[in-house]
Amino acid sequence: MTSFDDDDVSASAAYPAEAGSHHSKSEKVDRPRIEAAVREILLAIGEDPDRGGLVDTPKRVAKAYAEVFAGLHHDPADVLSTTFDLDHEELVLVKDIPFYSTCEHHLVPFHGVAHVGYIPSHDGKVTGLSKLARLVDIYARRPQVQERLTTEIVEAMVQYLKPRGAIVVVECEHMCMSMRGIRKPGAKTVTSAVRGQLHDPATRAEAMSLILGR
Ligand SMILES: Nc1nc2c(ncn2[C@@H]2O[C@H](COP(=O)(O)OP(=O)(O)OP(=O)(O)O)[C@@H](O)[C@H]2O)c(=O)[nH]1
Ligand SMILES: [Zn+2]
Repeated sequence: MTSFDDDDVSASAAYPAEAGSHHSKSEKVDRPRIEAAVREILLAIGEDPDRGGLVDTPKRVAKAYAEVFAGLHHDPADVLSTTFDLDHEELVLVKDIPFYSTCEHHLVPFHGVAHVGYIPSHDGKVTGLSKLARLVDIYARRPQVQERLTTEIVEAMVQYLKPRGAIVVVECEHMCMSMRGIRKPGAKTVTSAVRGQLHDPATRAEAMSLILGR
């Protein structure tokens, strides 16, 4: 798996190599194949892929896709394996983590915020706060549906952090509902997943009041 470089502050903090202009050796995205497909799409919609404004578009789209779908080639174990000792038996919540993902039905963006919280494990290990945001990006940067994004984040926390409890709430606007189809810009979809002690009504209510108390 590609390691993360904290010094790179490109568009994606989690995927510096793929965000650059060069084709990383470790990149698993087949850019020439994307380029050929994008040229076909341009032809299919009745455009001229050789006109000035479009001639570099297949290359640009391939580069953008390598970045947008980089999460397919990153393993959550890599980010969540960095823990440190800290005795903390209460909720830790990182809220309003912004992200962009791609609807797997229409390949257009959906975007919003994720709120990710957990009650650390009994062994006194916690993860760095930024790792929770990196976790969101790993799953967001794939073809997704919002429900799966939500449960994948919570399941990774359960698997690698062994928390006493975990909660993930995701709020999104789907471009496939805004710019096309039903055309309802501003409609928000909210999904949540809870595990362990976060099922307890009082603990869950505390988490939800922290999440909603903006
Ligand atoms: N549950 C869920 N549905 C989603 C998500 N993203 C997009 N969709 C929905 O996926 C559905 C796909 O429906 P289809 O009837 O197969 O496709 P469509 O004809 O393009 O549907 P419309 O969007 O209604 O025009 C739509 O209702 C979308 O709103 C998501 O993250 N979760
Ligand atoms: Zn869609």
